[in-house]
Amino acid sequence: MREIITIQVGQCGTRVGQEFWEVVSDEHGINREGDYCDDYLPQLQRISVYYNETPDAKFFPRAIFTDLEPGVLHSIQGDSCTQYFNTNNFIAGAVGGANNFAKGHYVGGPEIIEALMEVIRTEVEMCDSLQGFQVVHSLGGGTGSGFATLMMFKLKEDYPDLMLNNYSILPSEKVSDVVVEPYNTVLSMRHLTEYSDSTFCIDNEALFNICHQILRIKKPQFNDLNYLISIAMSGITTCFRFPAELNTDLRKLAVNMVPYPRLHFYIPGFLPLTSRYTNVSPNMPVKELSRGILDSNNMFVACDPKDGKYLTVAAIFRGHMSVTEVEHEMNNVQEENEKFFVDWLSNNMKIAVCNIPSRRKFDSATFIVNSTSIQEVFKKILEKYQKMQQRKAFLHWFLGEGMEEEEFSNAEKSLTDLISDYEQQEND
Ligand SMILES: Nc1nc2c(ncn2[C@@H]2O[C@H](COP(=O)(O)OP(=O)(O)OP(=O)(O)O)[C@@H](O)[C@H]2O)c(=O)[nH]1
Ligand SMILES: Nc1nc2c(ncn2[C@@H]2O[C@H](COP(=O)(O)OP(=O)(O)O)[C@@H](O)[C@H]2O)c(=O)[nH]1
Ligand SMILES: CCOc1ccc(-c2cn(C)nc2-c2cc(OC)c(OC)c(OC)c2)cc1
Ligand SMILES: [Mg+2]
Repeated sequence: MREIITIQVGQCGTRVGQEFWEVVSDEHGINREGDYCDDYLPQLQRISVYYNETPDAKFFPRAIFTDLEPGVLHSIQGDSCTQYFNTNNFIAGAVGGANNFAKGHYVGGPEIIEALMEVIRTEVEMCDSLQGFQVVHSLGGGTGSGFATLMMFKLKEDYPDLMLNNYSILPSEKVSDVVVEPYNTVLSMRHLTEYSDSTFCIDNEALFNICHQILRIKKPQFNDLNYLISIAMSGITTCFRFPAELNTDLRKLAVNMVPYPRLHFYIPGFLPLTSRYTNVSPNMPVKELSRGILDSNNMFVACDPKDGKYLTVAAIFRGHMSVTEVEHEMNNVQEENEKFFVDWLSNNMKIAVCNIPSRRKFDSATFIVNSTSIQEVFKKILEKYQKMQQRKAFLHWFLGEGMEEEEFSNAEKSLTDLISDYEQQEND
């Protein structure tokens, strides 16, 4: 019931997706063979949201993996730690995305899109009451940008009434030396603006800074960043995965978080921030957790909401804390930060508490912020895009794969308009 299909696209999407499934499988007591190995009913009450159950009571992630090159997919299929993936749900191309949106959208993608849509349809037809899809991908890669957006177009065409959420990893020069990533990102943003209902923006810049400055990791690697993403995704999906009064779903979250259709780009975050190597349990009191919700140091996008206006905020507290205390502390936080919230929405922070332990076992808070300050990261990427495009630098790699220059100017205008829409919310 109320199933969600998770689709991981490209290298980044595949690796992040693998970490996500390790965390949620642990929280639901599912081992690497798909057996339930615990004895706590709430772990299974909503297991069908993310898992398919077999007649012999095994649980397999409702996950589809696709990439324009086979390498990363093969590494997942060969990983003994995650044997619970359905081997029919891996769709690989041969030519690769070559860090090129056009390759993903117009060349390699079209070669495998029908096979992918067939695998998706098989999963759809196994569902009883499908909510929709969550897509995990980078915006900087050729596959994660170009092929993921081609797939999103097809999903909207084939399943127009279903929800489409994205966990979109934004590029950073601190963790990637691919110069054309601003092109891939801006070209993708036009499709995300049009087709996504909720986009969880995950900025590699912010993740790198958290790892380096707060977690004191000298040379953060992708798996350090991916660990943080997996913890945040676990928190964000808590209310979907465990029984609660909220009885939430993808649509209800969007209905309450998205005031205007295009303004659906969230800033996620959580605290206490830890790395996979942290072996102490930080017993952070509710008061500190509450204040950390609006602290930009805990946010997965390199921007500061105090530079803009909060539109909506949702926060899930996990652990054995008092709901009354959480509500009291969060009321104080909202009062102290009133001037940073838009004044036309009275109740613009929603709090939930889940006492089912997270994988990290200690008290934590995960939050989703819809803030006009997200435009800061869009402006930074757009500036890099414009500097190259004005000189037509590297364009030949895209035009040579069937793209028109007009698509570049349309994408630039779309992002410029989105930035203006956010700015308007600050001035109203
Ligand atoms: N008194 C009371 N109020 C409830 C109960 N369940 C939900 N509500 C209130 O009803 C409103 C939400 O409506 P729901 O009944 O949950 O939603 P619904 O009518 O099932 O429609 P959906 O949005 O599709 O779920 C909120 O104001 C809740 O506080 C209940 O058991 N008793
Ligand atoms: N956080 C994170 N970012 C990644 C990972 N792998 C690649 N990236 C980023 O994703 C972008 C390249 O996309 P990638 O997924 O490698 O290319 P694709 O396979 O063609 O989609 C760059 O911005 C990389 O920094 C990963 O495992 N984790
Ligand atoms: C100003 C924001 O107000 C909100 C936000 C979300 C919700 C909501 C309604 N439903 C049925 N479910 C949610 C909801 C709330 C959450 O945290 C408070 C969630 O955790 C992050 C969540 O995750 C899916 C959903 C109501 C008012
Ligand atoms: Mg790749």
